[in-house]
Amino acid sequence: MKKVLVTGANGQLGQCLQKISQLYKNLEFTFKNSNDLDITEALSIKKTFNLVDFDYCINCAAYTDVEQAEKTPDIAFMVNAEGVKNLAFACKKHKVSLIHISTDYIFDGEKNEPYTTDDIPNPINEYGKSKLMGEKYIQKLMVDYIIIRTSWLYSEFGKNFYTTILNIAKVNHTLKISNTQVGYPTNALNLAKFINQLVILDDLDSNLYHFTDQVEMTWFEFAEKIIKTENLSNKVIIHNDKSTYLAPRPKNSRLD
Ligand SMILES: NC(=O)C1=CN([C@@H]2O[C@H](COP(=O)(O)OP(=O)(O)OC[C@H]3O[C@@H](n4cnc5c(N)ncnc54)[C@H](OP(=O)(O)O)[C@@H]3O)[C@@H](O)[C@H]2O)C=CC1
Ligand SMILES: Cc1cn([C@H]2C[C@H](O)[C@@H](COP(=O)(O)OP(=O)(O)O[C@H]3O[C@@H](C)C(=O)[C@@H](O)[C@H]3O)O2)c(=O)[nH]c1=O
Repeated sequence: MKKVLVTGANGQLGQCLQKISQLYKNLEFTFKNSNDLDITEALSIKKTFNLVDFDYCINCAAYTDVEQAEKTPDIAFMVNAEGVKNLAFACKKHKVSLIHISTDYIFDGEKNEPYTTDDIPNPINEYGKSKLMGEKYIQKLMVDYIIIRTSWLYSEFGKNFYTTILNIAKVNHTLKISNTQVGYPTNALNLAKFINQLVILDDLDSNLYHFTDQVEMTWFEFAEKIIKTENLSNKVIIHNDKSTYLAPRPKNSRLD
């Protein structure tokens, strides 16, 4: 039986892991939300790691508000970089393997092909910069880890593009969506299953993965697909107004 700690358990990915946890009889999960375990508080981490001898930590805790991160980058860095560093220290000290989630937004999007794990990151917004710093801390401090970069996560849980579009569709017949970015929307449940398979395989060794659903589209096309899937009658039109958004986003978010 492997003991698995999940941080940020009330977020989108954390809830997906909770939803499927019953299917994994050989994994004993401890789910901690941000109130139970704040990764920016060393004491909070210490208490949790002293409680149980975990084999794995799946870090779903993150600051994911891309727009707000431009206004208050210090908070994004506090969680996505310093918080991750705290967690990496604790995992190292307690010999816990860390599975950490990172993002397509660590790339600048200027490449014409999908990004591979050999490509050099160059984030263009504060969220991406803070996530890249988190990756670097783990790589510097740890040996037993996996960093999984993913993109455009969606699910029934929390705030994501899918749920945002459904909310907007309730109040506006016409949705105005940009088509200047291309990426691979990824069902967070698929990522949760992939993570659990890695835990079952139990073969971590400083690895960096890209995990996505590999179907290419723009946000506009994704919005059209959501409206169609939900049998809604809303109209989706292309609208590229960069002035609406603070954070620059990479044009190409495809991860291979
Ligand atoms: N969403 C996406 O499209 C993508 C996400 N990712 C990455 O995947 C991972 C999971 O993302 P997702 O589930 O969508 O994100 P969510 O924002 O849904 O969940 C993040 C969770 O982290 C918690 N959290 C925030 N600060 C802290 C803290 N200091 N200590 C402990 N917990 C904290 C939040 O709690 P609270 O709400 O209480 O603040 C929230 O429950 C993240 O690392 C993210 O960067 C990568 C690519 C795409
Ligand atoms: C809601 C909305 C968004 N958009 C645009 C803005 C932006 O360019 C794009 C996506 O908008 P969002 O703000 O929902 O997505 P954004 O926060 O940029 O999504 C990112 O989240 C972080 C956490 C990640 O790691 C990324 O992989 C990615 O999923 O769609 C519209 O054009 N119209 C709209 O009505």
